[in-house]
Amino acid sequence: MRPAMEPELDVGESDLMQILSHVVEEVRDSVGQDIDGAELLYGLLNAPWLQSLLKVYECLQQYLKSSTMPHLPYASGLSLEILSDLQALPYPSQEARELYTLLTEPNMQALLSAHDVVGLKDYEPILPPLPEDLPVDEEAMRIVCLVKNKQPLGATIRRDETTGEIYVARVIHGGLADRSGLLHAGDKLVEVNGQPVFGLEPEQIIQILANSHGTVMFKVVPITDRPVNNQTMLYVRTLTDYSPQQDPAIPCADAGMAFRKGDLLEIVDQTDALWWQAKKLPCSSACAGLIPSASLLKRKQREFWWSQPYQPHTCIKTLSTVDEEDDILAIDVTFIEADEEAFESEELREEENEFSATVEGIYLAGFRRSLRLCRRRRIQGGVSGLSCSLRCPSSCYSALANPYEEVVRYQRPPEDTHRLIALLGPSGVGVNELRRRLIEINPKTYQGATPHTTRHPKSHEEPGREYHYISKEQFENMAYSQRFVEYGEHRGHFYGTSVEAVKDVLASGKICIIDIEPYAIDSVRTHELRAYIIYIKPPPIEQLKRTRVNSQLITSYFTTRPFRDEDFQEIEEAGRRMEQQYSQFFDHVIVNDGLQASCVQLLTVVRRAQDEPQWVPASWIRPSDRF
Ligand SMILES: Nc1ncnc2c1ncn2[C@@H]1O[C@H](COP(=O)(O)OP(=O)(O)OP(=O)(O)O)[C@@H](O)[C@H]1O
Repeated sequence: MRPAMEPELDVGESDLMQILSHVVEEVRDSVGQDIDGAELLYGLLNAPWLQSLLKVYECLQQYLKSSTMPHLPYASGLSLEILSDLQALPYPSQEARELYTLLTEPNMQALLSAHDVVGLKDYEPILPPLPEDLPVDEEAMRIVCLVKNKQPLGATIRRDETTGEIYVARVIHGGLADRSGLLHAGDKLVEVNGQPVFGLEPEQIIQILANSHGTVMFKVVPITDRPVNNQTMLYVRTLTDYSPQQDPAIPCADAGMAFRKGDLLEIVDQTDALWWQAKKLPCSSACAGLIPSASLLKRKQREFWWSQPYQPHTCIKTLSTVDEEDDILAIDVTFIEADEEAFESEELREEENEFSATVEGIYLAGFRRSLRLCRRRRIQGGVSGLSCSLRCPSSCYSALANPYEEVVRYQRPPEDTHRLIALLGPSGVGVNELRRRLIEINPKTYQGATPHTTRHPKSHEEPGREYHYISKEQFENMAYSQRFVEYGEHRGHFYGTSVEAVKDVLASGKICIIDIEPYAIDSVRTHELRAYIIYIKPPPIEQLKRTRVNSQLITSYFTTRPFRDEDFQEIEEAGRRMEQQYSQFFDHVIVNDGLQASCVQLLTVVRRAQDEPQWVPASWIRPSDRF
């Protein structure tokens, strides 16, 4: 029996392109499964230069295989040597004599001599020597034929207004022209389908192209010094919306790519200072689109901002039964003071009954009523005049900030602390309900941060359990040194969640889960806390009403009360405004419809945020880098 043979991989003989396409298929599957590094490999394997190189390699292999080489370099000489050896034999055999007769026959000798002539001849074409007096400005033309196949050519053209020459302005990555590898930005266009283009308007040339079907032939003078593209890959999160159709400045709206804030883009070309080329992630199309560069988009935003009529700063109002807040402000101060004690005992009762809980002997911190209420009336102007622009990431202030945020794929190493989980949503949507339920499921894994306050501890409270109790001066110092994630004032006392309190939970190995107001986004999206932000979105209003029939809303007074129609409207509107302004920072959105389903979703997302690779700001990983 013949032993089983391993098929030998002879790269020269086998179809390399076929092997490559198998590999590309496999890597594509890996990209689908979100395997780390697969995208990079996929991009590399699909690179046009690699494909072209392999084609050249295959052609050379083919050529080597089929080239005819003589078996012997000099057959007549060998036959003479054999004749002489045969003659030297003292007793030649019958076969030796027959061979001698055969080799001495004139036909055989002529045949061997013909073999030598043919075999030794050099059949390579003889190229004429280069003329020495070639004019230096001689232009080498290139004929490029592309088969259109209903897809756009993926190149834009421009006219040099002084010379009237037409040039390829840019070649879109992954487009037809780019994949051909034959057209490059800077090539001078001489003819399209045999028609000279000199002096034509770009629109006329586009018309010629639009009318041509099948093969399009270009005659071009290639650019002599093609810039080498040695850019590294860049990934960004967009912090603004963009529509090429509404941008009169874009060189070609059809080649443009629209994006919404929060989209992830791979920037594939930054050679042009004004217009970059990018693909949206996850990659759905092989072809890139034009987007404004960071500096151009910043300029556009600035122009737009200045063109807007002046509006006083409007931070998102959270649901707090606003009419009631107005009422509170109208209430006589003496009434408030007289009421303070009653409030405190009322507050105590409510906090104990409703907002504080102990599960498995662990106190659930960060759910106290005062803390929650103070955030609704957060300090406009800060503890002692900290300006809103310092703390507001996406309102008027950040309209002038970077439109793109550089991001990298980040997988938390198991030995690192967990990422902070920050929940955000319009007041009343159920942020605290979901947070509390998650912690109650497993208080040994999830925990809130213990807040700070300037009020005095009550008899039943333990420092560091309900609150960290500090003086007003200490509180102000911490606020000035930006050591609070967020803070506010309620009935003359300050309350806040500090960075240290969050870090303490993370350092204990637990997953810290807090709820924040939108203005605190900047203070948690840091290298220190690496927050994963989950937006709790209200369901459509009818669904809100249906699901909250038996639910109670915390009011700014001492009690809770059932939801009213205007509450639902306010939740919906506040939610819409929040999304409009901050959606670019949301890592995940949960629609809080059914409580049970939302809870399960929250649990899954929180786990995924810790264990699976995520896109995070590059500055978290390389803190010194500034995009
Ligand atoms: N999916 C839901 N279905 C029914 N009731 C819900 C749901 N989610 C939350 N609730 C109820 O709605 C009320 C308000 O929720 P919660 O106190 O969590 O609001 P919140 O978003 O934290 O607002 P605030 O920050 O103003 O306290 C609570 O009574 C809660 O039990």
